Amino acid sequence: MQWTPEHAQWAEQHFDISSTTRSLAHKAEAYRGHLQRTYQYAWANDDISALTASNLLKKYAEKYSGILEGPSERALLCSYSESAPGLLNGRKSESDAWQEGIYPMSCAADVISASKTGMTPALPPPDVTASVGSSTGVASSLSEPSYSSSNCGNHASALHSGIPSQEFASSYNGSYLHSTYSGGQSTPALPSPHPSPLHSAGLLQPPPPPPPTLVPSYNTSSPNLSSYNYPPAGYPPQTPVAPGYSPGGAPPPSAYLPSGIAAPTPLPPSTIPGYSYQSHNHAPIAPTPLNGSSANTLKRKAFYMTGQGDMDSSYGNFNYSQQRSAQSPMYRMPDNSLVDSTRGNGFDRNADTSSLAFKPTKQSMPTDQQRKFGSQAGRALTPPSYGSSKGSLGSMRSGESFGKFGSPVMSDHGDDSRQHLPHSIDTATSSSHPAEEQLKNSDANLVEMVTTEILQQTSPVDWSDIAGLEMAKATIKDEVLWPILRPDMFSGLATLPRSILLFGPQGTGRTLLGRCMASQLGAAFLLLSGSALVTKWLGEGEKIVQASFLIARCRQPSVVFISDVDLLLSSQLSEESPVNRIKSELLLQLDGVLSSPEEHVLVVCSTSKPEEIDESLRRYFVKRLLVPLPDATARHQIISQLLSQHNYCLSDKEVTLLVQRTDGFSGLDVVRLCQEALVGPLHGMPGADLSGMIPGQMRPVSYQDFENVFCKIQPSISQKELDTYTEWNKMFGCSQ
Ligand SMILES: Nc1ncnc2c1ncn2[C@@H]1O[C@H](COP(=O)(O)OP(=O)(O)OP(=O)(O)O)[C@@H](O)[C@H]1O
Repeated sequence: MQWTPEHAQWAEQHFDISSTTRSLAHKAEAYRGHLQRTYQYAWANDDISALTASNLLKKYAEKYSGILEGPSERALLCSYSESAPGLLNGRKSESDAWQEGIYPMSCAADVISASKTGMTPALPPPDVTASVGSSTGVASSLSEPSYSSSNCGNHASALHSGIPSQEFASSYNGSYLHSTYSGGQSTPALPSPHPSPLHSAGLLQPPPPPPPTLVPSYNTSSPNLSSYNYPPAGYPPQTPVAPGYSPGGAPPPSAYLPSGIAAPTPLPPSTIPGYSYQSHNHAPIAPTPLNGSSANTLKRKAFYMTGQGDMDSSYGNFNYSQQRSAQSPMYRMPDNSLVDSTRGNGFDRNADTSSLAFKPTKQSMPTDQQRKFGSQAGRALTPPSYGSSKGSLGSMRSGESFGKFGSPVMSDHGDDSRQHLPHSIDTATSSSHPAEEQLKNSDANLVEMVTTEILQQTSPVDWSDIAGLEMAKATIKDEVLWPILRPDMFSGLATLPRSILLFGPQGTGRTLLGRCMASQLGAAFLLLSGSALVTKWLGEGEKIVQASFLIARCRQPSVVFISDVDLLLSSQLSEESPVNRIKSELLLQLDGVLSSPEEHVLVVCSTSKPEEIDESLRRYFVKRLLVPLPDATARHQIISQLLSQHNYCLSDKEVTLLVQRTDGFSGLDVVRLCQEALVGPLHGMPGADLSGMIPGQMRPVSYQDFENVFCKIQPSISQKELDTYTEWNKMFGCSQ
């Protein structure tokens, strides 16, 4: 049935918006109807300008959020019956204050809220404010400087002297665009974190989209984001170990590419003016021309960014205070005729379909629409990542060759790189509906548990957060992430690498790599612990596995990380073992992932005992990657990184000595050693002295502090174990 303005009048007739006796939910409903009529109808008929539409929406947002601020009737506000063409975002589905650090999990939230309220959900809550806390990287654990610079000063620069470039050692200043979307907490007052020059000039061009997350994000000078400033946490890049491979640089002619298919070709640097890989200043608007080494580093980034193509004009920074472009489908209201169409995407019916390739089904349209608004509004609130100022992305819009990139739906989900996920997401999203339905019928408690305990609210992890492991990183980029982002380029591959196995000693950064993959893909990250499944959750392990994958499919793109997978896929399991049920469920899910390449679920399993995995199950892992102990350069990076945040008094020679003495240490061992040593100055101090002391009065950390802890911290991996990995890698690994 076609929607007409008359249809919406019932709300006004039945509800007195100004009434103080009406419930808040009723008022919200009535106001929604009012706005919907006004805005949608007028917009559909071009009766109003973009500015008017913008003002209407803003007005609505203010009023509606005003209503919501009062004690609300949750059930009504969560009512999924209001899933008629989603006009507006900013709805809260919960009366609770928005939480920071929450990944959106639309389906799960629906189920939970529906379960609690007894309502039948038809729509996920439109907006979830997402944010993250501090980095989980090495630096995070020591991010609170306890020691101020004093006589010895901070030797960070000296420490980095042996490192070719500090290009990656940037701070977490900027707005990291997460795989999340937001809107309920939209901040009209916040300036767009990535305004285009035209915006800066006051012109009302559509803002550019955020940058892809396969590369670090960018700085922002927004004072509103100051709370997201992180201490430097990145590692400088190492010399690539893979011949011909240049991490972050231009992709070499890849041996992994099917013959006849060229490696992804970055645009020349000139096409991406203003994009600086690293910028320590906070000036995202000012374009920083590419130069020198950063140009190389940026080539791959440029590739992604150019993929935004027309999307730049469509999915740029949303700001309630900004005037909307008439060209921007983002700001257009869904046409009901499209709603009735199975391919209606809820965007501008006149929009260029080449840039709006995704046309979800009718059912998903309101959600997508709301997500779109939500994601854009939420960007100003999303946590930052590494410094690389985002310049004039608008100038990069011409990437015709990448015009196929940039499914609007991906940006709907609130993360930049999702815009670069290919068109296959059309199918993926469509096929995610059964998963959503399934999720709604799942045990709400279970879903809630998975949402809170398995779905991670992680800080973004950048490649530069991971010291060393260049071979593993290169392989992941080239053989896992690129095929996901550009399946069209890798069409010759028989199997898309949707499941990989990371094996190697404990504490070498496998989980870190998993998080990094999720960050780079802008994906949700679900962390399943094999050991927890076989102990703490043994009785319901298979249900948890099932629910986790269900949520991953609803929340795609997503990365499901399973640690200690050998415990679940062991060949030693007796027939009666309850773990068999978990194993069966996991294999079922892996089968599902491998047989549904159109779905954007990546499974990353991790083990320190690869030899214990049932050999018949190795085939489930398309890629098997050794994650070795950190080499000297990587240990130097870890030590330098940790020391640089403290007041220390070690010469370069002593640091080099530390690097030598930590030979055989895992990354985690090195971190522990440093952490212990860094609190050395506190030891032996009488408690009374400590209470009145300020960090600046502490003596600097010395080599002796490290000396004192060497006797306590030993390498946790034996040579025998290392040999096992080497052997297994030779036989079954993908990297030699
Ligand atoms: N290559 C590395 N670069 C930086 N930090 C590292 C590295 N390897 C390990 N670490 C540090 O060790 C911690 C543990 O790493 P992580 O959890 O990724 O190890 P893992 O290989 O997954 O081991 P496990 O399976 O035992 O958890 C990290 O949080 C980080 O502080």
